[in-house]
Amino acid sequence: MSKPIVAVPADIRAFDGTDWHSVQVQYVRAAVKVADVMTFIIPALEQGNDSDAILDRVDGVMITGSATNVHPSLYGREARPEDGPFDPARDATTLPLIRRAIERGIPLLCICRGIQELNVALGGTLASEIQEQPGIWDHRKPVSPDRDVMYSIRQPVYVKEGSCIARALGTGEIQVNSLHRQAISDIAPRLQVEATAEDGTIEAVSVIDARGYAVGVQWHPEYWAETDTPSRRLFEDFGKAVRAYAATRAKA
Ligand SMILES: N[C@@H](CCC(=O)NCCCC(=O)O)C(=O)O
Repeated sequence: MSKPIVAVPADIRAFDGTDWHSVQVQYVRAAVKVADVMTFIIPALEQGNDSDAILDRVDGVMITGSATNVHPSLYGREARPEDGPFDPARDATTLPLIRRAIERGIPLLCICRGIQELNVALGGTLASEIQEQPGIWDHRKPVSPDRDVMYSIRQPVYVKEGSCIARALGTGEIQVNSLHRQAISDIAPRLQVEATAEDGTIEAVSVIDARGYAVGVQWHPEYWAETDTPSRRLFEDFGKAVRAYAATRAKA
């Protein structure tokens, strides 16, 4: 069987005086080296992406993190300047793709911004600047020019017994990194909490009664996927789900 393919929607990033469809290398590296899949980067388009045309051709979907925020209008809120930066083309690409992948039972792994998109796509809301709420830890990325410091593993999260990710990670405490200022506020009806931080922040979810693997994590398992055991196990589990789906698709 040929190597399965995972769709990875891009961000719109501006540099060198123009806009680019871009995905950070760490996501592709983790998918290729640990999940053992190929990745197809999907352009971020406000119009023109056909979710089924994409999903007919892949065996999984990975929604990456990004420094931009889901536009508040997508979860019924007014957008304030401080809620940005925004990436409407990414939102327009990922939210329908997430919903359709879940409907079709195509394996789905959503990371950081991705878990926030998963929640919004299924009807939930987000809280911004969570570190300003009483009792909430500062989950923002450490200020450093060194990306290894930004993505340093420094926060305990607690994996719930019987959760989907417990199959790969076991239950109880694991140590993760943290680079976010938003988090799930009202959890979507079809999502269940899989892990939380000590301050109660939702750190992982899965889709209730999903036809396939459908998980979101607020941390960044991709960054240390080759060396950190929980990170590696999560990507290995995602790769296993993608290969199982690819096998059924090949039979069909
Ligand atoms: N913008 C959202 C999502 C956070 C996220 O995906 N962080 C990754 C940051 C990557 C980088 O800055 O290089 C939030 O802040 O909650």
